[in-house]
Amino acid sequence: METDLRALARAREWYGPHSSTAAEWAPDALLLAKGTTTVSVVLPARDEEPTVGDIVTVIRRELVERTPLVDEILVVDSNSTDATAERAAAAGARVVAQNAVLSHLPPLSGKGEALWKGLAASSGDIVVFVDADLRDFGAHFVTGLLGPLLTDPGIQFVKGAYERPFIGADGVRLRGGGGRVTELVARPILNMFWPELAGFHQPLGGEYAGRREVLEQVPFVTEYGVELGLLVDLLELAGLDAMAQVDLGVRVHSHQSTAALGRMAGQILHTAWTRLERQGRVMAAQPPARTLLQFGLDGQASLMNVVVAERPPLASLLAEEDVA
Ligand SMILES: O=c1ccn([C@@H]2O[C@H](COP(=O)(O)OP(=O)(O)O[C@H]3O[C@H](CO)[C@@H](O)[C@H](O)[C@H]3O)[C@@H](O)[C@H]2O)c(=O)[nH]1
Ligand SMILES: O=C(O)[C@H](O)COP(=O)(O)O
Repeated sequence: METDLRALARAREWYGPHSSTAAEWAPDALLLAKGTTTVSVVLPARDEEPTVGDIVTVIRRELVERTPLVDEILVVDSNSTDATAERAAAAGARVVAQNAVLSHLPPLSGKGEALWKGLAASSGDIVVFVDADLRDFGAHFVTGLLGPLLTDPGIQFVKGAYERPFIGADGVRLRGGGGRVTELVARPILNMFWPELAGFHQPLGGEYAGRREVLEQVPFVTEYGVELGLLVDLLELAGLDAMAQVDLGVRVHSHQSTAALGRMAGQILHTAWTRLERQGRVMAAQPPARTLLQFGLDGQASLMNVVVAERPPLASLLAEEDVA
């Protein structure tokens, strides 16, 4: 009990000094701070033809041409069946196919795999991840995340925070109604087991940045477990004081169906479970079920796989390949 209270107090103590807003990080000031540090922006994209081009265009125009803060824009085409790759390339990104990166490894699926492949295929000292389905994207998403990393050598990882509206099919905007898995699963489980992380408003948000040397030292969970896995593993590796949060304003994205979010929640629970086991905090007589039984509107039942896999820290793989 006392430990929980102490951890929560740590989260509160951390919050003020480690939180800022995107408006505090002016591009020109960041350019001075950047020096020789190189920056890659990596966008994982599966069937994001309507939005990926606009996001790449804004980053290229504002942060490559106007204020050269970004050295590389990389889109990881995550087995898209639409024109995602063409739109991204036309807007000026380098595009790699997820399965073509480290192609000697058996391919895995999902967002976490796209991010890990993006880390492997990019070269910046700082890597900024941005989802490719954002609407109303602005360059402040990237500059906000770069701010603490370019100005404070003690910061290793920066996570975006934002207000997340829910926009229904009728276009009605419900303020604060988005981030359903965040509010119903991720934040409760983080508060329960890793209360030091309670100060992160959007633990599942897809916009965050880190130093390559640290990102290469942690595993990447595949599918939608990747964000929760990174937060917990980076807390263990680097500590809360090496982590920061930046308010990026409002984030609007494409909403998935409730059933899809149920599967996402299953993947996030699996990720939390593996971390609890690894940290010696639970011991199971048998592993958790890998499936989720879901029912359609017609009552039809489908057994869905919600298990996640994991890629090892990239640094360990590169070291092995050097030896071989
Ligand atoms: O197999 C996949 C699935 C998704 N994506 C991309 O990943 C991003 C986010 O995926 P999305 O399906 O839009 O996720 P959300 O429903 O928005 O889920 C939220 O919660 C997830 C779980 O933490 C995070 O991974 C997301 O970034 C966050 O936006 C988008 O650019 C997708 O195109 C891939 O590249 N490959
Ligand atoms: O991050 C989340 O909680 C999920 O992506 C769901 O987001 P949504 O409720 O805004 O669709």
